[in-house]
Amino acid sequence: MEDRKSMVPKLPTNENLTDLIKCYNFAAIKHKNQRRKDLEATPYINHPIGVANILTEEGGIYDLDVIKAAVLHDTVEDTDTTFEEIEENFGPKVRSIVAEVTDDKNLSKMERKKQQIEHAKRSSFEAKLVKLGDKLYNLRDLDCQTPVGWTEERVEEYFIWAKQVIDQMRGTNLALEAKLDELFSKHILE
Ligand SMILES: Nc1nc2c(ncn2[C@@H]2O[C@H](COP(=O)(O)OP(=O)(O)O)[C@@H](OP(=O)(O)OP(=O)(O)O)[C@H]2O)c(=O)[nH]1
Repeated sequence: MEDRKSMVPKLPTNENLTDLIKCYNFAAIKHKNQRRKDLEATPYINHPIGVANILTEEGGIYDLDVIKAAVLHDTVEDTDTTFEEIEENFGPKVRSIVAEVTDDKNLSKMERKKQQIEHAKRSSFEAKLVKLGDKLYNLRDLDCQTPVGWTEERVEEYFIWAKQVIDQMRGTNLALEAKLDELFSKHILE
């Protein structure tokens, strides 16, 4: 598949800048009581903002719907946000990307992990970009620090599983995939 990194940047109009800030504000309010699992208990919002930053800075992705979906990608999975709310505020395209990257929390953890691998291949191009950014962010976190309560074995299993997800999406964004591969070769012994 062709690398579609060279998407043409759109000029920031007042309207789309306002929309983007609204999106960051929405996610910040929704995640306001959540923390990451690191020792410093970093505010959770650092994660979705960091994922959006990876997409623009490292992936060369300027599709506003993809960036908004990245900012919102954990709101339905991890807060009281509904898909209807996402659509009302940010439109059907953003809703559908967020839906594609949202795990079904009614399933067991093992089933959810299995589904991510299965869903990855048939996801839209836009959802794959969000997934690449999400995994790159989480793996970088794991590369720097073991989350509170995790064993080394759990970290290793996460790397192996994340590679299985990413392997379903090869050819989506070569720059992000190369960075993921560096982490995989550091942590997964052949
Ligand atoms: N590496 C890391 N992850 C943290 C940290 N704090 C929270 N997380 C979140 O933990 C999830 C990964 O942990 P798991 O044990 O696989 O999943 P679980 O939350 O279902 O138990 C990721 O959620 P997710 O967004 O659903 O991602 P994914 O499981 O789909 O990759 C990640 O965003 C942290 O400090 N470091």
